[in-house]
Amino acid sequence: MADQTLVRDTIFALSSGALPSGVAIVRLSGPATGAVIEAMTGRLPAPRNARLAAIRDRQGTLLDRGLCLFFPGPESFTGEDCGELHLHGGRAVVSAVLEALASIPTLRGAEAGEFTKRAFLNGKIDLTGAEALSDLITAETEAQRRFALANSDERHRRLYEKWRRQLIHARAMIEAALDFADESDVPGSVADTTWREIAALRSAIATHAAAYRDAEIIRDGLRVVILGAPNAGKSSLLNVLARRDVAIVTEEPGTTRDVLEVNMDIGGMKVVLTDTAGIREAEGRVEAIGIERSLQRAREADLVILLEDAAAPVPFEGVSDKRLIRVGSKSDLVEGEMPEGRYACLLSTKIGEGIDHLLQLLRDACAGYGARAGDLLPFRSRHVALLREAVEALDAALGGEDDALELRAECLRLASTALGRICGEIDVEDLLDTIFSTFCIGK
Ligand SMILES: Nc1nc2c(ncn2[C@@H]2O[C@H](COP(=O)(O)OP(=O)(O)OP(=O)(O)O)[C@@H](O)[C@H]2O)c(=O)[nH]1
Ligand SMILES: [K+]
Ligand SMILES: [Mg+2]
Repeated sequence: MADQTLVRDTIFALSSGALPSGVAIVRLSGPATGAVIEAMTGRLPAPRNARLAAIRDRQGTLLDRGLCLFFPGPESFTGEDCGELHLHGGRAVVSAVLEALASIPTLRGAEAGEFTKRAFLNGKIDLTGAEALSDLITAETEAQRRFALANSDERHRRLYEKWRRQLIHARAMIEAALDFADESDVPGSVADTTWREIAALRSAIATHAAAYRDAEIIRDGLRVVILGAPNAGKSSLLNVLARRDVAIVTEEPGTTRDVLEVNMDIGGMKVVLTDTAGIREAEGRVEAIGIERSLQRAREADLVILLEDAAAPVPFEGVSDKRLIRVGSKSDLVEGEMPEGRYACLLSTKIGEGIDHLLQLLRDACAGYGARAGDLLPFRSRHVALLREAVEALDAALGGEDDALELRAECLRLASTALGRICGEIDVEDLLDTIFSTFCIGK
């Protein structure tokens, strides 16, 4: 989506993190960039070369000494002339420089995501690439980082473009069949082959869309819920795994009333671990609500740790049709023979036994998802919505009557439009504000 003809304001923002910091980077983009750097530092550095310079405001007052860089468009991140000032990361230094920039009439502070938005509008990156950059900035785990980096490589655009080319070809074949419909010597087999190819494409798109759940787990975390009877030791386990006292532990059954979440990094995967209220016949209204919430969380979980006091088991079945790890707690209190066969893992938070084993089981559960971080998956609900739109249009095309070929060809066109919108190749003007406003300022 090239849109280079628009003359835009020159924007600036602090693009590095919280102050004070060792170095702070102020970034500029737009036609006035070169003139501004020249005015503030004396002369323009050679393209893409750092130059140490005194940085001054318009009155000539010295604001800081730092590095300046100039990236002439179109070979820059945004496609426009870009510049950077590397300052000492003090609050007063940065605010003096930002004020000096703001006082220049053609300059204004950038909006959230505006640099990336310009990169998109200038055809430097596609929309999924822009979204992947935003993910890369928020990535906290190794799997999130690898996934975001792989997604910033335009691989989605290549796949969807291939599918669109197939659809365009298929439409041409169908429309040709339409033109020759009167001639009895044109075999129907060309159309048959084409529809078979469309059906195969439809199932490839549907399979790809269905893999979104894996992408969600990589980006938002694997949801693991600890479930069990009151006093099984759920909150104690959460505290040990989180390595801090997040949840209240007492000897009183029914201590935990509400669900409580902690984010963890297990083997490079984000895991959202949830402690819940012990499941029993509730003694009051608050507890009943807590128990209902706990069961709801367990139903939504990717994995349930079903915890049972191994020394005094209260049989509890939990939730059916869930991935379960059956864990026995309070192994330090078990007298006589250990009930090994009953549990995938036996542990004691009191003496620290079995915790490593449980962590290993959790790492195993995560490993499959972590491995998928290299796979090409749709990674936003926006992508899935458009993929589903494409599948629906293809279903309509495939299910159409033989004498409604024109309508069926139109459905093929709708499917390829939906695919084109994912990477922003087709009219996405209405989406841009929503997408880029979630970015941070300076990106
Ligand atoms: N001996 C021993 N006691 C434990 C162990 N884990 C927990 N406890 C004790 O068991 C009691 C209940 O622990 P909690 O962690 O509050 O249990 P819970 O499952 O969260 O309980 P509710 O929130 O009431 O459902 C507390 O007195 C803990 O100190 C353990 O491994 N060994
Ligand atoms: K308790
Ligand atoms: Mg508890």
